[in-house]
Amino acid sequence: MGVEVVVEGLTKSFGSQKIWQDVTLTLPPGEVTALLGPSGTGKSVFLKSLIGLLRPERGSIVIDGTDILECSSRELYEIRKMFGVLFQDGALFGSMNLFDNVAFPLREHTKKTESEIRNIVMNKMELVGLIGAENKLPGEISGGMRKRAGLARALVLDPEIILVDEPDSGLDPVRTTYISQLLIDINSQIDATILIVSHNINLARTVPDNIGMLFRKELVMFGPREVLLTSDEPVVKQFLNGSMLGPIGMSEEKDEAQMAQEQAMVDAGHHHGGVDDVEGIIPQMKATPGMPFRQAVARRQDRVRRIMHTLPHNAQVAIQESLDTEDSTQVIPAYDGSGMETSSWGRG
Ligand SMILES: Nc1ncnc2c1ncn2[C@@H]1O[C@H](COP(=O)(O)OP(=O)(O)OP(=O)(O)O)[C@@H](O)[C@H]1O
Repeated sequence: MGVEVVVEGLTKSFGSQKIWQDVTLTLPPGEVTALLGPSGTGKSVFLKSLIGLLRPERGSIVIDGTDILECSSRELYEIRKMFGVLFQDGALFGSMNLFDNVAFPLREHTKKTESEIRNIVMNKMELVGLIGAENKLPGEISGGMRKRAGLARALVLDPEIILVDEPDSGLDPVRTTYISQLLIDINSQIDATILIVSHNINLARTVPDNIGMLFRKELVMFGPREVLLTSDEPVVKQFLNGSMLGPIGMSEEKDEAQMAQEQAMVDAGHHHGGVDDVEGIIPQMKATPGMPFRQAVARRQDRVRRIMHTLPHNAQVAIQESLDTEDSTQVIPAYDGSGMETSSWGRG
């Protein structure tokens, strides 16, 4: 099972520019969490802080019992080996074919033989549906394939924590759904702790077990998905509906006058641009048929039962409904596999 990540009182600035302050959250082991927030709220900075690439000035990040802000560089090096990171563009080396890109961490960080490396690489390529594309260069494949190659590379060292920076960037909505499905399937296969940074509403509503949201330099909310998906907090509601109506503006937060003006325009019939009929809980994605049981589901059920009394009323109702309808076995939707760039997904 993936490891727990406990963040407490974390504050990060660049010079006089405060990015966020006093961020406290726990990524439950083996569960999938999404960190949302408008552009520029510091989601990528948070992700880079977790892996020790950036150093917050206050707070702690305890990973598997070690505070990475206090530990030695040797310990940090060891902790980093637990991570697999998928950067926005896959961060592949343009001059290497996909095989060599995926093999790179194994050649750098292990003493494995080339035949062991080949086995591992081909296994991960199969996992992400890239068998047959090993000899292609990153420039010769689609953005979706680059993401999947980046994911394969993130998986080769058997990570216990996977960080994913905007898996949807540059992808159409259908490919975004496929990469979302892949993340859920990977969670069911390796039970790693996964943190996804995104501002994609569909992904936020359907993929994670837990959701957090950054805004106004703070973590405005964090908890089981039902907490944010049923929230009446204006910024959370606005974000999850992609509406112009609310505190989030084009470049920075709005003042009262602008909010009142926009409300008046909407009252007069102007469309606010959001998907206003999407309210409440949409069922969470399940692992693809044939995948192992996603252990995070049962663990999360136990966990939310324990903390239920601390959650807002609407979230309690939504959780109770889902507990009533779900048993611990996964109900798997019909799946015809049509119309996708996945003839080679090869899930065996
Ligand atoms: N190394 C750095 N030095 C100085 N400022 C930085 C650095 N990295 C990020 N920033 C600043 O931190 C702020 C947050 O950036 P970040 O990329 O984390 O936002 P984000 O929420 O991930 O945005 P987006 O959704 O658009 O990717 C921005 O104002 C950015 O300019």
